[in-house]
Amino acid sequence: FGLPRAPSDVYDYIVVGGGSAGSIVASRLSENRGVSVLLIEGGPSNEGITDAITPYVYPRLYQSMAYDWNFTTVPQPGLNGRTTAYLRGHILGGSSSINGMTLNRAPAADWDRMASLTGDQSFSWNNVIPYIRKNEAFKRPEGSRFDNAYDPAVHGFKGPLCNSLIEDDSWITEPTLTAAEEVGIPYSRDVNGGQPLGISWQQFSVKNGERSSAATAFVNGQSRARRNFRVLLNSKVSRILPRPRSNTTSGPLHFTTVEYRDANGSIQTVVASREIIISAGVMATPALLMRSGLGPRAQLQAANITVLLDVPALGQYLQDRCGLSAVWSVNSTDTDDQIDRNSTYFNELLQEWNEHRTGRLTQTGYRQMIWGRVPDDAPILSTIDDPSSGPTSPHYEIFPANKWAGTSAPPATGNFVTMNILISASNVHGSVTLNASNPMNPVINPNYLGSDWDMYVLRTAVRKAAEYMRAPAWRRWNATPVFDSSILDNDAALDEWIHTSSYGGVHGVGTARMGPPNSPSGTDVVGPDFRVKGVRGLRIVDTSVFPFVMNAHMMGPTYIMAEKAADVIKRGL
Ligand SMILES: Cc1cc2nc3c(=O)[nH]c(=O)nc-3n(C[C@H](O)[C@H](O)[C@H](O)COP(=O)(O)OP(=O)(O)OC[C@H]3O[C@@H](n4cnc5c(N)ncnc54)[C@H](O)[C@@H]3O)c2cc1C
Repeated sequence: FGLPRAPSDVYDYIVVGGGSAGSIVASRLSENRGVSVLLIEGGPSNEGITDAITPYVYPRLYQSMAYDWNFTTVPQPGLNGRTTAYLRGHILGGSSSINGMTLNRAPAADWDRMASLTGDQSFSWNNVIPYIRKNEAFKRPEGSRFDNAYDPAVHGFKGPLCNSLIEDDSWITEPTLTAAEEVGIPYSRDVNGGQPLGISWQQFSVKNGERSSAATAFVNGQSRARRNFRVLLNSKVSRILPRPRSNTTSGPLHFTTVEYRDANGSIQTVVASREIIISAGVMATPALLMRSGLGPRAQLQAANITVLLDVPALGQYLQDRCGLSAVWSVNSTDTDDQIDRNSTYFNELLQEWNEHRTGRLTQTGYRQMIWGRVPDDAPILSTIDDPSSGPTSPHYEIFPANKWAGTSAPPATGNFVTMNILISASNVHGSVTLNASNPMNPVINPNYLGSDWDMYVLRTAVRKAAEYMRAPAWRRWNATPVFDSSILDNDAALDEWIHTSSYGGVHGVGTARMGPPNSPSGTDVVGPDFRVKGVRGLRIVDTSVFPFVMNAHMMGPTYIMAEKAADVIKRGL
């Protein structure tokens, strides 16, 4: 990766996976010039990849073979038996290099719940705020018209990762905000202030018209500057190996060696003298550990893998968010549909972006977001435990797009607004298991829409979105549903539409979940120090450690977690 020096076989720390979490952990550890750090990434560099730099075109990266791991779920009963792609970045920066750039931190209540579930108050909202500030360079929008669109008091301004609003005068902002007021959705001044319920401006990891990712902020450039930090690209880790033991050795296994297939296809090994940190993401992390002999005993034995440690919780407790896109036609002629269908116009915008990093390609089509809850008196809440973190924590999310963002191909004419409607507090768990015939490609079962609660929330959210789109502010734009709106009055018909049109989420967590230090054996995988329980020399830092899916797009919470983990490791905790 641009380094002239020869690779060494021994590093103090080896970080597996240069994604959202791994890039931060490796970079932060290498701030100590007295230690050597190797970051091993399975995908290619992010540098020079236009689709990973230009915000508007990010969906082109999805399932691009080169930049996605091309995972697929097993058939999902909740999606009427359909399978769905499970997108994960295969590129330096990981999913932060291909994702939609929405930057959320999750509500304060979710972090406080994290502290309570792990028995460690250092995960509480008040205690993670220093990591947020350390991570973030919030860009104040120009002009007083944005003064109420964010709260400067809750932001950091000197960190590596840029966070910004879309500073344009799009027609859609006025009806989006006014309609909320008209139907009683409260205004939340800053989605990242700890209380996101209501409507607020979205914040994005975009810097001067370009994507700001874990790679651009923490690795590009820095690995060249620091002689103690090396990055290996296009290198897929196949296994981690413990130090060999004699018959008289006792105590836990000590993992020291990382085995990977290099860019030329040869198997190589490197040794970590201090620790190996696994940051391969919610799917690849459990798969890697299972290939290495850690995981549920029966699963490993069925795949003829020698069991080094029975870890029943590994790969279990996968939790994600899912939902659907509902589209309305509008009579504005200034939607982004014209960018998608008029190549001459697109090329003009691309030229502007190439020359000045300005214009419509610096945004993603989204501007505001709504976080809501089912009504407090909803009958279902008397029959199940509310899976959210309490009354200030949402159940669903709705975010409007200034274009056709449905799952089917856009029509050749017309202008559209899409409501993306997602469950945010689910009570369903799925799993990731080993695929004996293709161990690099795990069996993914998110169990989408697997409970009455999930269906209730999505029904409620779809109806809320429809009520919102009937508000006077949208009527002025002649907003008209392009789906059969009579289904809104009929639970069975609405459920059928939900089952046939919902898609999987991209916010999976929980496959190596964190628990308290002294939890009952087998209930979790890592402790609050990120160490894999029952072995030495091994930590996990990525979305797989979250015990529940937060009310957020998960990149932001992952950044916070990675900053905290780096601090914990540096302090030798
Ligand atoms: C299409 C898409 C859109 C999304 N949109 C948003 C959004 O707008 N906002 C938001 O907050 N969140 C979004 N998310 C979710 C968010 O990006 C992820 O939750 C988060 O980035 C995951 O971070 P991670 O570090 O756990 O994993 P990743 O960032 O996926 O990193 C894992 C890294 O490990 C590497 N790796 C895996 N296996 C191996 C191996 N065997 N050897 C070496 N390297 C390996 C991968 O290539 C990757 O670089 C989106 C995700 C996707 C995929």
